[in-house]
Amino acid sequence: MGSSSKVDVTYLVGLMSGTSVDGIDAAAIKLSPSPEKEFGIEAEVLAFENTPFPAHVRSKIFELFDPSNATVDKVGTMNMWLGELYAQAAMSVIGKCGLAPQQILAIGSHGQTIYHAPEEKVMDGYNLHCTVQIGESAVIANRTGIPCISDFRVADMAVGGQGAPLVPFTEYLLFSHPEKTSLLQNIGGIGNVTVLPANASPEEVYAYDTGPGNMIIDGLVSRLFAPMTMDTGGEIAAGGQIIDELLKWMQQDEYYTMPLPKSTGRERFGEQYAAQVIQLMEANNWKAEDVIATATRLTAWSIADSYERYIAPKHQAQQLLIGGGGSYNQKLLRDLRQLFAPYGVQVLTQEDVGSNSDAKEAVAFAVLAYHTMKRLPNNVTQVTGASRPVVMGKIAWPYQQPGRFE
Ligand SMILES: Nc1ncnc2c1ncn2[C@@H]1O[C@H](COP(=O)(O)OP(=O)(O)OP(=O)(O)O)[C@@H](O)[C@H]1O
Ligand SMILES: CC(=O)N[C@H]1[C@@H]2OC[C@@H](O2)[C@@H](O)[C@@H]1O[C@H](C)C(=O)O
Repeated sequence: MGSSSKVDVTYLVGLMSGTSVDGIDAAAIKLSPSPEKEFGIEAEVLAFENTPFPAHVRSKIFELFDPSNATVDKVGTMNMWLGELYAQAAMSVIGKCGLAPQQILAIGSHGQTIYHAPEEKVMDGYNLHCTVQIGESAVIANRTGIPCISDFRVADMAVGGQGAPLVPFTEYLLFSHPEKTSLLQNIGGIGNVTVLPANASPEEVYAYDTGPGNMIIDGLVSRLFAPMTMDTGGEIAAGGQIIDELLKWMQQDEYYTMPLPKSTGRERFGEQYAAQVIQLMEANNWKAEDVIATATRLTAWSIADSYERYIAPKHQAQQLLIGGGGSYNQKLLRDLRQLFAPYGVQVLTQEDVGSNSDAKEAVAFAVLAYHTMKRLPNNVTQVTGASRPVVMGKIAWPYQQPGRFE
C-alpha cells in the first residue's frame, strides 16, 4: 500500500456508478494529511451529489450486461454517452462546492462495469482475467478541463488480481482504528466487506465480495412489482414469509464457499438468476412477497455466513457498519441484527456512527486518483490477490493550457 503520509492538501473529484445502475455519485473532496496516523489522510467531502440515470439510459446499460447483446457499436456509443453524463456530474458537483475546475488536481472515475470475469482463463498459455468499465475519460477530461483517471481495475488484473474490491485501500487510510476491529459492509448491487482489525498494519486488512447485495432483490421486484425497481424500506419483504426450500436452493451457490480472494457481479447474480427464481416461483405457486422476503434473507445470511467462515476464526469484531443503498432496507437490517446477535457483533449503519456512506465509493475513487497522479501504488494485494503492488488507473489529459499542469 502506498504511503500517504506525505499527502499534500489537494482537491479532487470522484465519480462512481455502481452495479445497481441507479445513477452517478459525484463527490468533491479536500484531501489533507492526518499527522496522528502513520498512513493517515483525511478526506473532507466538500460536496456530494447523486444524479439518477434517466430510465432510457438505465435500460440501455442493462442491455450491455448480456454479452450477446453488447455489440461493439452499442458499447462504443454508451462509452461516449456515459463520458458526457459523468462530465456533467463532475461539473455540477464542482459548482456546488464553490471551487473552480482549475483547482481540481484530477477526477477519478470508476465508470460503469458491464462485465466482470475475475476467474482466470488460460488462452494460448496466457493467464487472462478480465473486467470492463465504460465511460470515456477522454470525454470527461475534455469537457471539464481536468485530468481524468479511469480503468482502475485492469492494472490489478494484469498482475493476477481480481481487480476488486478497490475501496478497502481508502477505507484503511480513512477508517482504521487503534482499538476497534470494524467490519465495513457495503450493500450495493453486490455486497462487499472490508475487515479493519484494531491497530492493523496495511498487510492485515482484508476484504471480499460477500455475494449479492440488492441485485437479486431489485431484479425480482422489477419483475414482480413493476414499475417498482427496489423494495423501498424493505416493506415488501416485511410483509412476506421466508420460503425454506427457496432459501436452501439459493444457499447452494458455490460462490459462498469459494476461498478468498474473491469478487463477483451481475454475471452470477443478475438477470439470469432472477429469471430462474421466477421459474421456480411459478412452478411452486409461491407468493411474490415471500420470494422477496427470501431474497432479502439470502443477502443477510450470506454476510453472516461469510463472517463465520472467513472472519470469526481470526477476529472478533465489535461492529458491523452497513453502508450503501441496502442500509435503507429496514427488513434487511432486522435480518442482519438477528443473524449477528449470536456472534456478539453490533449491527449499525454508517450514518449511526456519523459518516455519510452514500459518498464513500465516490470518495474512494478520488483518493485512488490522487495516488495515480503521484505514481503511488494503490491496490491492496492481499485483498485482490494481485502478485504485486501496481499503480492503477489511466490518465486522460485535457487540452493543456500553458502553466496549468506544471
Ligand atoms: N430506500 C431504500 N430502500 C430499500 N433499498 C434501497 C433504498 N435506497 C436504495 N436501495 C437499494 O440500494 C441500491 C443502490 O445501492 P448503491 O447505490 O449502494 O449501489 P451501487 O453503488 O450501484 O452498487 P455497488 O456498490 O455494488 O457497485 C438500490 O438499487 C436499491 O436496491
Ligand atoms: C467489478 C465491480 O464493479 N465490482 C464492484 C461491485 O460493487 C460492489 C462490489 O462489486 C465491489 O467488488 C466493486 O465495487 C467497489 C466500488 C470496489 O471495488 O470496492
